[in-house]
Order: sequence, then structure tokens, then C-alpha cells
Amino acid sequence: MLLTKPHLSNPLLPSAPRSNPAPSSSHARSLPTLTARRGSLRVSALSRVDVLSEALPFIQRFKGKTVVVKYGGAAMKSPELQASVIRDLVLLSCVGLRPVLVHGGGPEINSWLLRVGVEPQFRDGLRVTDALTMEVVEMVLVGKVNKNLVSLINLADGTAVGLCGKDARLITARPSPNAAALGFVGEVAAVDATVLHPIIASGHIPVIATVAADETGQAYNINADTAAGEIAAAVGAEKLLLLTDVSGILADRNDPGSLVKEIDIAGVRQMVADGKVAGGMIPKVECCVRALAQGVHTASIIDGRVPHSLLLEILTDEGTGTMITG
Ligand SMILES: Nc1ncnc2c1ncn2[C@@H]1O[C@H](COP(=O)(O)OP(=O)(O)O)[C@@H](O)[C@H]1O
Ligand SMILES: CC(=O)N[C@@H](CCC(=O)OP(=O)(O)O)C(=O)O
Repeated sequence: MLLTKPHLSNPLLPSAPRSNPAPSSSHARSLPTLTARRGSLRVSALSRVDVLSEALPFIQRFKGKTVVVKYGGAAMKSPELQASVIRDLVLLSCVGLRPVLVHGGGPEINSWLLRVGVEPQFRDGLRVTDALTMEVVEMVLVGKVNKNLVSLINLADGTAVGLCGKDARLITARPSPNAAALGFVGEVAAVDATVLHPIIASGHIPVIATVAADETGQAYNINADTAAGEIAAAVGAEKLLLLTDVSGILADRNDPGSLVKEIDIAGVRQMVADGKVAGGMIPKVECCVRALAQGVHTASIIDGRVPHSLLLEILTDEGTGTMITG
């Protein structure tokens, strides 16, 4: 069943803009240009504090709560957008939320595979991963993309700790049931979040690359959406947010205007059964459903190309993409 997201009016939002004390007329006369500038600055500052004020009930509601953000795919391609997403993550951390970043990096893996002469191949949205591809995936995700995100968070004055599934056995992998076709593509056999708790509790932001080993130490390539859902469940996250390169779940995937703002598990299952949700959206929806079934309160699929979509989703009434509820 499709639900319309309620638009709640915010009791903290003033009905009319407040006015700061006007500058004295003598000051105004002596400095006309400066006064005019200050006047426009005052309006803009007012609207900015209104926005801050609107965020207060959300900050209060989610303070101390863990929020797992999956960032990857096309939404990660532009350096400007990356920096903006990272700043939003640091802002969430500064106002008391506890973000955990799980990242992909499919396009970056593709570009490095091509540099070493390997043509990327996918089956049902999953990368066919032979031994050489596995090495490249690990080097790119763990060595490059992970450290780049850690560095960007540190630059934005947050403190990030980069990990992959292997660290402290955070994720134990098992081979995909379709290993004959997919090679070293893994599923999540278990998550041991012990290592994350002190990192999160001390205000650091864990940044997780989804390469993990099985019991024998063999490395596996795990889809980042799938891993994010399992990590969200294991840390008892309040929210799971998947940033992607569409506005959310579309009722008609050829119509960008047909965004479904809120939908429950039964509704989203019906969309998959009807073929309305397909391709790369299926693992996203499945991981949201699994996370919700394991106690995560809400899961949202949002547009990582829209500046500040993370903040819009968490700190405003209207949100941005699609929220799936249990
Ligand atoms: N109902 C739907 N609504 C939105 N996108 C859909 C839908 N069904 C299939 N898709 C496809 O899913 C894609 C998102 O998955 P994917 O490309 O794997 O994202 P990412 O690279 O961010 O992990 C969209 O670009 C779109 O082509
Ligand atoms: C098995 C599998 O497909 N693994 C993904 C892991 C990275 C990922 O999920 O990246 P995005 O989120 O950017 O798509 C891959 O190799 O591309």
C-alpha cells in the first residue's frame, strides 16, 4: 500500500520572520552601502536560523541514535558532491547523531579494471569477480576509496576510522549461492559489530569498505547495499539511508516525477512482484526490508545527486526520497 508522507507543520517555525534591531539612523546615513549589505545579510541570516530552528525537534529525536549511510555508485562520481555529502555527515555527527558510513565505489573499480585490461562484467547487478578482479576490488575499495573518504571527513573536521569487513572480523563472508557464475562474490554470513561500538561511542565516524573474508581467509566482494543493511541491523541503527543516483523508488521508473515518498514493506514487496522495482533497485529494496525486519526503524532510498539530501531526509518534515517503514 502506498502512503503519502504527512507534511507536518513545525511548531517551532515562526509564522512571520523575526526582525533584528535596526541599525541607528546616523550609522545608516554614514555608511549607506554597508547598511544595504547588512540589510540583505540580515534577511539571509534570519532564513538560516529559521532552518536551524526547524531542525531542532529532529536533532532532539535522533540525538545519540546511530544512522547508517550507504554511499556509492554514480552519486559518488563528482568530487564536489562527495565533499558536500561528507560535510553533511560531519554536521550530523556534530549535532549528536552517530553516523556510520558504508561505501561502494563500483565506477572507480570499473575504471581501475580497465586500466589493467579487464572488462568489467555484471550479472543481475553483481560484479563477476575472478581472482584478479578480487585483488583490484580490494585495492580500490579498501586502499583508495575508503582512505579518500576518511581523508575528506578529517578535512571537514570530523574524525573518521576506516575499516573493511576483515578488520576485527567485522563481517564474515560466505560465497554467493551463484558462485559458479559470480566467482568471489560474497554474502554476509555474520556481522560482529564489537569493534564499531567504541568507535561510534567516542564520536568517530566508522567508514566501511565491504570487502570481507570467509573462515579460511579468502577475500570476497560484497555488494555495498547488502552489507549496509546487515551492518545497520547489527548496530541497532535508527535509520538506514541509501544514497543513489535516482530520486528514490519511482512508481513508474520511466517517469522521474512519480516518486513514492513513503511505502510499507507489503507495498514495496508488491512493487517488486509487479515488476515496478527492477535491476539495481531490487538489492536496495531487499536490504531495506531485511534491515527493517531486524529492528531498524526506517530505511530510505534518497538521491545522492541532490545537495544536502541527507540533511533533508533526516532533519526536515518533508524528507527527500522514499522512506520504507516496517
Ligand atoms: N522503480 C524504480 N525506481 C527507481 N529506480 C529503479 C526502479 N526500478 C529500477 N530502477 C533502477 O535502479 C537504479 C539504481 O540502482 P543502482 O544503479 O544499482 O544504484 P547505485 O549505483 O547507487 O548502487 C536506478 O538508476 C534505476 O535505473
Ligand atoms: C558484488 C558487487 O557487485 N560488489 C560491488 C561492491 C562495490 C559496490 O557495491 O559499489 P556501488 O555501491 O558503487 O555500486 C562491486 O564490485 O562493484
